[in-house]
Amino acid sequence: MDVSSFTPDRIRNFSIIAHIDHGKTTLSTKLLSLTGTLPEKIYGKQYLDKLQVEKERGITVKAQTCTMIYRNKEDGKDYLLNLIDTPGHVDFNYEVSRSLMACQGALLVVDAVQGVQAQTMANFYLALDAGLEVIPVINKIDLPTADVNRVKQELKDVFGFHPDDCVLVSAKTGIGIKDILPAVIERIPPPSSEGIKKTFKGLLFDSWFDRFRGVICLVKVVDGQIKRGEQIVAAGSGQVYEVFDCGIMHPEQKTTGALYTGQVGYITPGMKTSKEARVGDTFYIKDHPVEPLPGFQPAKQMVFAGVYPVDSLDYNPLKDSFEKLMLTDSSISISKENSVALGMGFRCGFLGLLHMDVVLQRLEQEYGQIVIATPPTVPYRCLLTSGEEKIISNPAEYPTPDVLDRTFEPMVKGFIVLPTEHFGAIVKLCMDSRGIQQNHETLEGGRIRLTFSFPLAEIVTDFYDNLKRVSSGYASLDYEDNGYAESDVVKVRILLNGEEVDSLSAIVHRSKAQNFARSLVKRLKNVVERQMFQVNIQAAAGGDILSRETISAMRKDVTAKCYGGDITRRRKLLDKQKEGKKRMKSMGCVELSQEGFLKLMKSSNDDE
Ligand SMILES: Nc1nc2c(ncn2[C@@H]2O[C@H](COP(=O)(O)OP(=O)(O)OP(=O)(O)O)[C@@H](O)[C@H]2O)c(=O)[nH]1
Repeated sequence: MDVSSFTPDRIRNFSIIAHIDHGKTTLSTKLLSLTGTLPEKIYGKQYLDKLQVEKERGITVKAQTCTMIYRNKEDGKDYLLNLIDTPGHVDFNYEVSRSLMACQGALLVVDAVQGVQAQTMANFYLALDAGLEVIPVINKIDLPTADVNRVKQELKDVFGFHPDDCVLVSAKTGIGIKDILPAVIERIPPPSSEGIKKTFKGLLFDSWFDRFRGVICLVKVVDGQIKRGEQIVAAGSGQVYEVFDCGIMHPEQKTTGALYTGQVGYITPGMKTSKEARVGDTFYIKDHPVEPLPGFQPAKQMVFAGVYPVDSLDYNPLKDSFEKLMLTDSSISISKENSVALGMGFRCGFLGLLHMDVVLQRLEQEYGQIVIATPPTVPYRCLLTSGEEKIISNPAEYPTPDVLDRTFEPMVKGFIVLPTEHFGAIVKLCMDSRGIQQNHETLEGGRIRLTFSFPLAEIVTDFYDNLKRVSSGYASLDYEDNGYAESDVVKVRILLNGEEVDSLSAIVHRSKAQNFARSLVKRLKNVVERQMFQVNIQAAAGGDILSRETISAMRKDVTAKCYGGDITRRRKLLDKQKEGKKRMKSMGCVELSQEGFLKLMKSSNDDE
């Protein structure tokens, strides 16, 4: 395929952004089928959601790019339209912002029933910051409860859109779909043509690993052109690569042998691992260096957890699986970790809880690895009495009180959009989650937007689920990083007969430590098996015992075989048994079996 005739004036690069479930993927799929990019038989299977988890959960995790060729009725010319689907959940904001860097415009999809939600706002501002032209699209107008006028008014009040600028569609039934691409061509500016004559400069904005072709990089050609066989340099590392192939995603890789200014496409540079493909990096032709483009913010891990194989013999297979998975998801971090109860495993960093869930599910579905994950924790900044500072993302490594001066925890600014009737319940939930209210705005249609400052640790546990529960699903949440704040947290340690179970330790705010300890100890009592000796389960913070439970010893009837009579023999046996118990007790340690641990983790999920 030859794409050389598509000069910047006949290219449009745009993204679709929306709150979760407002219909981005359905809309993208519809546009691909309208332009004949998708074979009819694939249509309807949500082609763009490629990962199995995405299909199952109906969420988009990894942004997908696809090129369409569209004949514009207005001027009878063919246009190259690059559509970039983006994920909607707050954990994947990072994917959204990097997709936007390759675009000049965005379709802001808003559900005609739900109206503007927290992520609608967050994504709109991301697009605005990236200098994009935004076209509002009201979707799901086929639903009987759709209220198009109210949503138009909201879009006007919140973002200043003129009601006539809204495109009204049903991505499901296809109503209004044909109006979208003409609006894209007319309203979204073409990429700059200034660099046509310059030497090649490309922005690397996404990459993935292909089993057969190695790393595939998605690039936006900012200046000049790139051809198969040329030698390019990655500005970040200075490493030289050969372009083995290049082309467009239509919808799979379709080779074109060259890419020109303004175009978005793939190149296969023969990189060995996707670590070499640093998102935000600039490519240039060997011996023709250019000023690198401003890079992206690297993905930031907000949630950490220990991940262990259920069978400790599976450590190496799990390691291999992680390595493979990280070829397609470079936003995970892993390091080796050892636990007395669980054996060898990994401490992993994730973008958020949903990301953690998705990774664990992918490990199971794509690699057959069943794992145990410890409760998630956030990274704490600990200032030691020696003046040294440490970031702690594993409770087992939390400094002891004698060397710890102060602890700071990560904070977020949370935005919640909610219907008025749930105001009381939601404010209470926020306060219970140590939130401090900062702002309160009234929106169109009897809704409110609250701004709260929260400790991230509260948000990453069950806040999101609770928010959905108390608002019957009507409230939405978005949050952004808000630095660190000093916090009165303590490490709660779990002791089984005095021995610490490292993987059960947690860092908890002092005000919540008692309840946390009580609930965990109670649950532990249900999963620790009875032993031949008494088991004491304790939760301690510093030197204080916050909670304790006892499991009494199993009493084996050693005298069962002594029928009647000889009382002294009976006594002797019982004494011997007592002796044995004492010995076992002094040997002390009760190991919590992996099975028990699994049960415990499950009971914590059931509690929520
Ligand atoms: N009735 C109706 N349902 C729609 C329409 N568009 C999408 N849906 C449904 O809304 C749900 C969410 O649609 P998706 O396209 O997966 O939403 P999304 O915004 O891509 O979701 P994420 O990728 O997870 O952010 C699905 O059940 C769709 O079938 C529409 O126009 N009308």
